[in-house]
Amino acid sequence: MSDLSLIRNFSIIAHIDHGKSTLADRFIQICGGLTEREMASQVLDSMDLERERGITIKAHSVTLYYTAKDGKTYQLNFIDTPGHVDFHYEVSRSLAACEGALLVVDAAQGVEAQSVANCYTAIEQGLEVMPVLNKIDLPQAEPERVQAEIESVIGIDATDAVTCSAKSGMGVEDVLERLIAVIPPPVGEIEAPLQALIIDSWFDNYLGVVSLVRVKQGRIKKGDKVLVKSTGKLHQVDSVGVFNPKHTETGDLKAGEVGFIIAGIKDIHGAPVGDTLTLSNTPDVDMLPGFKKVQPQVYAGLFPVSSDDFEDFRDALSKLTLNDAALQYEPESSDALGFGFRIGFLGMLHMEIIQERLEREYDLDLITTAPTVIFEVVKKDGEKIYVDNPSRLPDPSLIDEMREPIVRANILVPQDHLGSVITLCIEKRGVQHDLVFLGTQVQVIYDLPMNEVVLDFFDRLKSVSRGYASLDYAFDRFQAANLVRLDVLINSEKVDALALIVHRDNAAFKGRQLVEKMKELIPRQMFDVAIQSAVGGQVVARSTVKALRKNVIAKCYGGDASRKKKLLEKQKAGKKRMKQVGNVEIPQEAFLAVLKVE
Ligand SMILES: Nc1nc2c(ncn2[C@@H]2O[C@H](COP(=O)(O)OP(=O)(O)OP(=O)(O)O)[C@@H](O)[C@H]2O)c(=O)[nH]1
Repeated sequence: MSDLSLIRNFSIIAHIDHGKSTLADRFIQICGGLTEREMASQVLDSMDLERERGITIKAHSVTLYYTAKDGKTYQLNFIDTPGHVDFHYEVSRSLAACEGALLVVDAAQGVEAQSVANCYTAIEQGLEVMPVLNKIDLPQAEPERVQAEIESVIGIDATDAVTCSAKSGMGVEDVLERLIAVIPPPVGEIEAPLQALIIDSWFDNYLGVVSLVRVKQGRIKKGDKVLVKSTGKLHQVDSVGVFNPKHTETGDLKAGEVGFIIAGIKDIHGAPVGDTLTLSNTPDVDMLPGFKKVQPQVYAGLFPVSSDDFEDFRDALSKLTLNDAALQYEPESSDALGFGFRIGFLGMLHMEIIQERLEREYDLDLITTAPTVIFEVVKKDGEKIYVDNPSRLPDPSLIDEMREPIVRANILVPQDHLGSVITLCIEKRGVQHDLVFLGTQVQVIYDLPMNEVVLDFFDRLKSVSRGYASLDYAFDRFQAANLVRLDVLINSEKVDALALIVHRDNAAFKGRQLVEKMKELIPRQMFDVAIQSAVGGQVVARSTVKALRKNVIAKCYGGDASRKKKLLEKQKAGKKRMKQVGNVEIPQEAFLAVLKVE
């Protein structure tokens, strides 16, 4: 489209489950992008896992044509974004392609932490934010209260907020009409040299690397030779187009538009997210400001149950990184678990997803060790190192200072549950930074050790507030803390893969809880299994898994062969995710016992 005044680029931002994807589907339906049948399943959440879990992980873009009440047909490029805090970085990327954002707020639930966080990201990037109150079909919807909340909590004008039900379709056309009126069209010279921002790149088995781009100025056509600014490499453009939401070739993309290009690039590192594309004959075009590099927040070791699978595991990881630039890994060897990889994740949800994809799509049986954050360690010789694996912590005699990562957490909670949320924050070694009463909700800002937050804080927060509190957090700084390594010994052998870094004050308590939990999780074997936890060689807790007295098969008296076989099969399946450490079989759950410790 060459008339920029007929283009609108926007994102939909919201807290998880407030209805972004449903609203997006409704737009597609109104604009005729798909038939009823194709609409049967939510089209935007396309990855299998996304559909099963009902969450959006990657950003998606869709180009639609909408004939408005003014009789003009507008090109609407919208980008759906993930709502979960782990994937916050995808949100800021999507927003870089837009002039405006719809802030979708559940009219029954009200403003929640990610509504605020994502909205601030949009405002910082200079976007026009348009509030939309969704789910007004629900009897408990309170649009006036939520409108007031948007104004008091987020601080944007919501007097004219459009109300709709993405589920029934009611009010959705009003949302489209309003966005055309309030979101500004893009600006950009079509005749200027090409400058396009890579919003996302992914690997497609048939097409190779596909990049989602926003053309800032100029135009890009099939057959053009493009230059990737950071790599300096030239590539011939094989295909250009948009998603509507099906992949549709248009032959070109012009200033102001958002769409895909495919240019025979073999691997996503050849089309880095945040990079600038231009044409081969205008190599001097300025680079656009890119994106902040994503830093993993949680690290864990992953090891194949069978060491024969190591090469397959390596291949699987290299394939997964083709689509997930946030995934970082390096080889690791453990005395207990053999060869594996230490992987950095954006958070626990990201970790679960990667683990599930490796097992499902690549048919691997893996053992995951307890997740940990990264610590800053200043050694006596002045060297500063970063430790993402507790078993690699230098000897205490070599350490001058240990520093733990601190996050600034923003929690929104109804007043009734404020007390229990504060108790939880204190228990997690939090320091209150601010507390503001905003109508019925309270905004509480705490500085908390990241180690305490990434593991189970979110679940605990939900349970102490009956699901009403919401959380957003970001890394703030490293801060000195009295930290020690908690070792776990199985039959007197230290198991490196079970080591943890904990605060000294909690070490004995955590050590006791961990030992108790592991006792429940390690199955009885033919001999006694002693479990101990220790700090600096001193045992803080111990427990024993008593030996089995009888063979399980002895229970199947007589000749019931099929029953015996079944039992053996059941045992075999149960064993799948066990690892032999010394002569003791340890199941996956025991490696993650720390997640069950409060
Ligand atoms: N009653 C009612 N339910 C709705 C409405 N819009 C969405 N829902 C439901 O709310 C739930 C969450 O909707 P989604 O569209 O998946 O939410 P989302 O914000 O995209 O969530 P993520 O993609 O995980 O960030 C689903 O069960 C929807 O059916 C609405 O207008 N009314």
